[in-house]
Amino acid sequence: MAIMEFPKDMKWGAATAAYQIEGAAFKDGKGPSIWDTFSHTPGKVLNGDNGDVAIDSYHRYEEDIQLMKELGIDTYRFSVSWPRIFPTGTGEVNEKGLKFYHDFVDALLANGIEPMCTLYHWDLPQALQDKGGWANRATVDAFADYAELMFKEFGGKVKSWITINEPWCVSFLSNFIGIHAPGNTDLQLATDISHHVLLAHGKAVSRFRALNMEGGIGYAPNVEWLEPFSNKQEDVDACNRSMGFLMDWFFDPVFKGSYPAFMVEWFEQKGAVLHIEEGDMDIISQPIDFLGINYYTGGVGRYKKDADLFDMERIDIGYEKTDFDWFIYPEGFYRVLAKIKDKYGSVPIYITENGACYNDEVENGRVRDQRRIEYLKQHLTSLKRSMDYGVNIKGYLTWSLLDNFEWAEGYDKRFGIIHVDFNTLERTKKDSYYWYKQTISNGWFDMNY
Ligand SMILES: N=NNCCOCCOc1ccc(-c2cn(C[C@@H]3NC[C@@H](O)[C@H]3O)nn2)cc1
Repeated sequence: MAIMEFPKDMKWGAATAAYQIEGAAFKDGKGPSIWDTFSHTPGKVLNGDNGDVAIDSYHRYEEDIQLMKELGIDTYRFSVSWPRIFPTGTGEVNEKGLKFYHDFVDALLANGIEPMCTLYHWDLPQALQDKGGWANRATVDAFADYAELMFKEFGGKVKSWITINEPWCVSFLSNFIGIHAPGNTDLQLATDISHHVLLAHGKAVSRFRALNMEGGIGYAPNVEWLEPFSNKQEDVDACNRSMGFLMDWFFDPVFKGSYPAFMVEWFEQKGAVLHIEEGDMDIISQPIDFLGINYYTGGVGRYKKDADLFDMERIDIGYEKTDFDWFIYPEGFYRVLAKIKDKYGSVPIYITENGACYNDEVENGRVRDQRRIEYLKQHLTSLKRSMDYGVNIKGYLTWSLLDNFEWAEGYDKRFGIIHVDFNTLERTKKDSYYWYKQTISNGWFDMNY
């Protein structure tokens, strides 16, 4: 027996996001988001998929909450669609949008489930994008106003707030690499956006503090671990630059009040500079109550001139891959969490996303997703290792509760512990749902079973 046991007070949960599950994309007063625009632009999303209906959680959330209740989770992480609250991003509030989230949060609470609310999970109101989007500093203040309204509306009900999900995806994946909305490919633009998104985080935290709110607030960067192919300094430096892209660039400003010099210099060599205004770093670096961490994958890297923006190439050394073609690298989960503790201290951490894409289908009423169970066992074991290392883990939320719209991959990539038939919208609990339920109930699992 290799029992992995977790603290009795650790929170267990699952996560989703508005554009990926709600549907009702043009219903009840909701304004268009950049993902409505992007997914309706030919060639941007696999198979021409979009979130018009998604898995219709807008109308089916009561059924979904019953599935959460049976699962036994303490916490459910969801996101609010900004354009469902402010159809044009600012100005007049859509009362039907507020009512939807009040009814939803009330149903969670009535079923003993704590809501963890992400304010921004990528669905920027298109009206703001039309005025420059995150490249326009006015969007920062619009976000702060939206956040303040949500705090005032839901303060008594929601006690865990996440400002920005995966700021790297919002800035560099979406505006330099270009595979997510709005699909720009400009490093300077993406660099400016990365600063504005962090500033938006900071301004929302300031509004939260000014209201003397109950509960806590944080943000949820995505991280990965890249192990150098050798101990040659060029390999080590290349991996540090690549990890610095996702991590140090978005952690140092919040925890140290400045951008990592080695990355600033690298970006300057590539022609991208930061435009920091007086007071920005003070706003960004004010204390947060918890840190969300999203981890999926990692791998091995080595120096290769011009292989990518950081002169780093990823080496396939035979690690098994998920159906998203991502390496399965649980050791990296432990390594990155240990690095966060060593470099940034003991801020309370919730794992706000961890999970795997496996496209197992329903056969005779059952979904045999043993590969997902193995992924979860391996990564929860790494999480336990990090806790024994002293990392201040407060909770684990798997991505995702339900199969959903996986951005540029559309409905081709399944991350849920609950299968969704994307035609009938029927939900089917996968084997991993039952395994996770038992693990939550026990507070432990047997690595060998
Ligand atoms: N580092 N440099 N890379 C250079 C090459 O990049 C190409 C990489 O493209 C990517 C990178 C990352 C992702 C991704 C997806 N999810 C899963 C979602 N998380 C939030 C939630 O909504 C989930 O759906 N997390 N991450 C997708 C595509």
